[in-house]
Amino acid sequence: MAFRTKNLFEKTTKLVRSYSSDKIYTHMSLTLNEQTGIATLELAKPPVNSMSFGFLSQLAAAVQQSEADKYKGLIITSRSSGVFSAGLDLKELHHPDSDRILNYLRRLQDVWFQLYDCSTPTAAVINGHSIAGGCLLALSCEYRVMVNSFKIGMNEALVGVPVSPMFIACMQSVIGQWEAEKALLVGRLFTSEEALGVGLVDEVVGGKSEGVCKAEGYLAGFREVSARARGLSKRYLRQEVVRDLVRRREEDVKKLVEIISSRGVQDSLGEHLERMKNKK
Ligand SMILES: CC/C=C\CC/C=C/CC(=O)SCCNC(=O)CCNC(=O)[C@H](O)C(C)(C)COP(=O)(O)OP(=O)(O)OC[C@H]1O[C@@H](n2cnc3c(N)ncnc32)[C@H](O)[C@@H]1OP(=O)(O)O
Repeated sequence: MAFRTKNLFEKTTKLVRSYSSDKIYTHMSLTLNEQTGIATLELAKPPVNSMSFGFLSQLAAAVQQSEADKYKGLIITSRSSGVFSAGLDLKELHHPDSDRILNYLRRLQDVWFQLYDCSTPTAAVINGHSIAGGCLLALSCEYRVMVNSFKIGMNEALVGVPVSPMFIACMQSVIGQWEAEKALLVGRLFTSEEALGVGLVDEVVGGKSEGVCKAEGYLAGFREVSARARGLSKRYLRQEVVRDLVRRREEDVKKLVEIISSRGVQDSLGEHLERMKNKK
């Protein structure tokens, strides 16, 4: 998959590369527009922005940075023109080392809590396929604009892994119990237009730049609003989901490790990886 290499940064933007003295973003770039105070996090881990351990760590750092530096908004999008994110890195799940998978899933939980619960206004510009963990990432934002003719959804049922409570809660909170149940139990992937129909995304657009404009419009809507009051209201609105998942997080992660490590799930993951290899 070809990633565009042209310079994406305008004069008014600043590429925020360092998030601590010894680390830089290698799987994404965080760019602040100093005029608007809105930052764009562009996922850039070819070919499909799969969420490896390192990817999740950088995502966590970028979200932390957006809160610490009090950005007026954070837009998450992809540098690829065909894939927003293919979700969790299937290689992390297949034949996992027991300590690594435990830490990997804990890291995923941490990132999700950070993004879902962050006070910064967030929007996703889904400019490519957005599968499973990729869909979770988009759903954790407040507002979603999707470019037409792509697919979004949680396909765990087809991969042979259970949909974890965190993914379910997020899907339910956006499209409601019945639609979530119908979709998740069969691993349905929605086209952009179908996603708009069930409320999985808020708008469908013809291209990425149009999507970014829409996202900026959503974020600009908070210019006159107290950031502190807004941030607290968002936390209150989301606290029930967060509290429940925080309470059960260790129990959930241990259960998932047990399930993922089981023979049946490992066989299904192996078959899924094989299918992907053979599709070419
Ligand atoms: C708290 C706990 C939680 C969870 C427990 C378990 C939860 C799991 C949720 C997940 O996120 S599981 C991941 C599910 N994702 C998928 O099944 C996506 C599979 N990928 C695709 O459908 C397609 O790749 C695509 C539609 C995203 C893009 O299609 P296309 O542009 O045609 O690219 P290719 O299919 O040719 O793929 C290129 C390259 O990338 C590899 N790859 C694709 N997806 C993944 C992935 N998720 N992880 C790792 N690697 C992936 C694919 O194998 C190809 O590799 P090559 O070496 O053959 O080039």
